[in-house]
Amino acid sequence: MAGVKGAAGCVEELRRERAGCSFNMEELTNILDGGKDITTRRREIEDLMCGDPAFKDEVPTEYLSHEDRYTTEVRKVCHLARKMAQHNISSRELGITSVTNLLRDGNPLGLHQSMFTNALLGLASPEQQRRWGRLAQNNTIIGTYAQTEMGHGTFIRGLETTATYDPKTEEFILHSPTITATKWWPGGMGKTCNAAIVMAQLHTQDECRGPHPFFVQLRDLDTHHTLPGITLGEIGPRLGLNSQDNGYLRFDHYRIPRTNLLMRHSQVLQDGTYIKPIHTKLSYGTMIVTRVGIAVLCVKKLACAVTIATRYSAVRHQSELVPGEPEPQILEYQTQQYKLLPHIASVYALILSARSVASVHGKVTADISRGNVDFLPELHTLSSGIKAVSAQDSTQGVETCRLACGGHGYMASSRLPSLYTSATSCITLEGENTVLLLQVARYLIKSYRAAVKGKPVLPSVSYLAASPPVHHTPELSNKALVEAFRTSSASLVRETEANLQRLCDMGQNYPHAWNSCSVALVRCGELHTRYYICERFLSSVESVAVSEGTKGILVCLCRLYLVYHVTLNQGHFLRSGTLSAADLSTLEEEMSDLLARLRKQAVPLVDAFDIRDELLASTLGAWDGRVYERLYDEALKSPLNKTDVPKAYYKYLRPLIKASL
Ligand SMILES: CCCCCCCCCCCCCCCCCCCCCC(=O)SCCNC(=O)CCNC(=O)[C@H](O)C(C)(C)COP(=O)(O)OP(=O)(O)OC[C@H]1O[C@@H](n2cnc3c(N)ncnc32)[C@H](O)[C@@H]1OP(=O)(O)O
Ligand SMILES: Cc1cc2nc3c(=O)[nH]c(=O)nc-3n(C[C@H](O)[C@H](O)[C@H](O)COP(=O)(O)OP(=O)(O)OC[C@H]3O[C@@H](n4cnc5c(N)ncnc54)[C@H](O)[C@@H]3O)c2cc1C
Repeated sequence: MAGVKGAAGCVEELRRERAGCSFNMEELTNILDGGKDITTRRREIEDLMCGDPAFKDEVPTEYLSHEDRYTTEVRKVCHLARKMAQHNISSRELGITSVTNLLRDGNPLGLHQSMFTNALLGLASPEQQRRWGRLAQNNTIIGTYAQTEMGHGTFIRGLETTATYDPKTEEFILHSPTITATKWWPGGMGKTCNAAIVMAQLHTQDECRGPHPFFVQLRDLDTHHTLPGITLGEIGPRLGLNSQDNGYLRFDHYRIPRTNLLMRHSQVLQDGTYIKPIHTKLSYGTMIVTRVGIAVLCVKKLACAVTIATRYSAVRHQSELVPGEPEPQILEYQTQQYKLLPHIASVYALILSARSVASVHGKVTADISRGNVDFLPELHTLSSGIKAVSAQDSTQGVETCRLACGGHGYMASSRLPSLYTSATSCITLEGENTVLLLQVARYLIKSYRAAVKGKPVLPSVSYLAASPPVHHTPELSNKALVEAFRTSSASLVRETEANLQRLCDMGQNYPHAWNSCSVALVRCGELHTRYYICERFLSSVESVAVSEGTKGILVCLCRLYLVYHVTLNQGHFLRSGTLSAADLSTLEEEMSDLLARLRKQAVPLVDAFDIRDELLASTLGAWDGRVYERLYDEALKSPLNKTDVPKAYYKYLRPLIKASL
């Protein structure tokens, strides 16, 4: 663990950086993990897994064929699954660690361990959970979540796969009527899984009841052959995550028992009678919890990237800051600090906010089990917003970190390219970001309209109702900046709603007016979510009980986060009149001071993320800072370096060279 390693064994620059640490690193690590006990358990699991040679890669993933990449990751993940069973480690516990970083190129069991398991927990009846839960836990059944089709991912109501109930046999008939009805994308579905939760349009008693989840066995549990009536395969190379065998699936009048409809929220009786759920969107529940999980998952990618880039920036010397003086660490350049430090702050802001949403999720789930769905829209809004903003910020942050490492950041061995391809996938999957931000906006507009009419609105949007008169913020304290976010968000919602109404008054129908305002609506969704994150970050920092040094650094990080996002979004603040041009100049000056102060703590701050070298897997970011030796050693692994003269010379280059002689 970084904090107890001491200074020995690392390059001089890092030793010096660490010697200046002004806070208790362990306290910060505990905050990020969510508590001391969780840190202890995480380290136990990571020690157990990282010490195991079975997870070592003999050849870097990038040199392997598509099939060998897949086979390697399946070997590792099966070993991981066996070790988890042996040591009694649950999927949830695995989620608190970064152990899946040992899989370099995606996790073929990822969907099984997340969405499939969560769908059984959240959508299956207790009887169905007894039937499949244990089999899934033992990995006898390996499942995925098959919702997206070639023709429709975003628009779930547009799914074409049908599940038609046949009361004579008490079965559903699953069918893919068109090419666009082909299920397309589910992780692990191509070759790994033998089952899936399939979302299909439920037809019973001659009526379509909309998309519903079904448990479907896809392969023979003994031979692993695809069952008759089903066509399965892998969809081919992707930008990243190439070992995840994302698959395609088609049904040809494939029959499953009636009791395979997941029946926690809605049921079909033997005679075909349909029993409605208490809320029509309860069958979308698995996506909600996964969105929170993904928010955390992509921040972990950002934490890796910023650890790599910060350590590298302390080791790398380039150019002259003062003519004639030795080349400084690139971390001395203010522009470099601006590239890195706000992303260190982001890790805290996003993790703490995602945790807040996770606790709302816990409460709402308990409410739903008691028949109360009042808070579901709020949870949908929060989880959509946090997923979208976290994916966007993490992806931009990872890319900035890559650029901050110059040429070496472009090397696969830096790990930054693969961190980027996995982070950016989170912008698309589990609800495309724009679409999710529009869902947030939908809720904001609806709540604002209700508030104007004096109707009650839920807590996270009650500020829209209060809508304080626009005034210039007299001071620039943290509280004032959070309030400025709130006021600007309320003001943007008000302005956008007025535009929407104006277009409707001019004769446009509501959907077209909505579309005409949708660029602004996405901004509403984003600004509201940013306000939520700022508010959560500040209140977590204010209430946390830690030593003075740790509190000091957290306050400084929180301040940087607020100032950074206020200056980045300055148009909103100027437009709403919450901040003046003079305020923004003051904040920009303060930003310079904050960067200079935090620069001294940059390396200890990323050390506090406590990411082991095996899990960071980077030539540029290892704890000891031996960047150049590692880069050289990795280059030697290139298969082209096995011979001095490559085969291509004899086949192509030599004839070319000789011909021109
Ligand atoms: C530190 C704490 C940590 C704790 C964390 C905990 C850890 C545990 C987790 C572990 C995981 C780790 C991660 C592992 C990695 C996994 C990898 C995943 C791979 C990716 C898998 C996938 O990629 S899998 C496919 C996902 N594919 C979508 O994501 C489709 C998007 N598309 C839609 O989601 C709908 O299509 C869309 C747009 C809403 C419209 O839906 P629609 O057309 O039916 O609805 P409308 O727009 O007409 O809206 C009508 C009204 O429904 C309301 N409403 C809509 N949705 C609602 C909802 N969910 N709940 C309530 N209300 C909802 C709406 O707000 C309206 O309300 P109102 O009328 O009152 O205004
Ligand atoms: C790596 C990866 C893994 C995945 N894993 C799974 C899985 O395990 N299971 C599964 O079921 N699916 C999975 N998916 C699919 C994923 O959920 C969908 O790709 C995602 O929901 C987006 O849907 P789409 O591809 O149909 O995009 P589209 O909806 O076609 O988006 C294309 C563009 O249209 C825009 N757009 C669409 N609708 C609107 C609108 N209403 N308003 C404004 N703009 C709009 C979008 O913003 C985007 O710019 C995965 C995808 C990826 C990339």
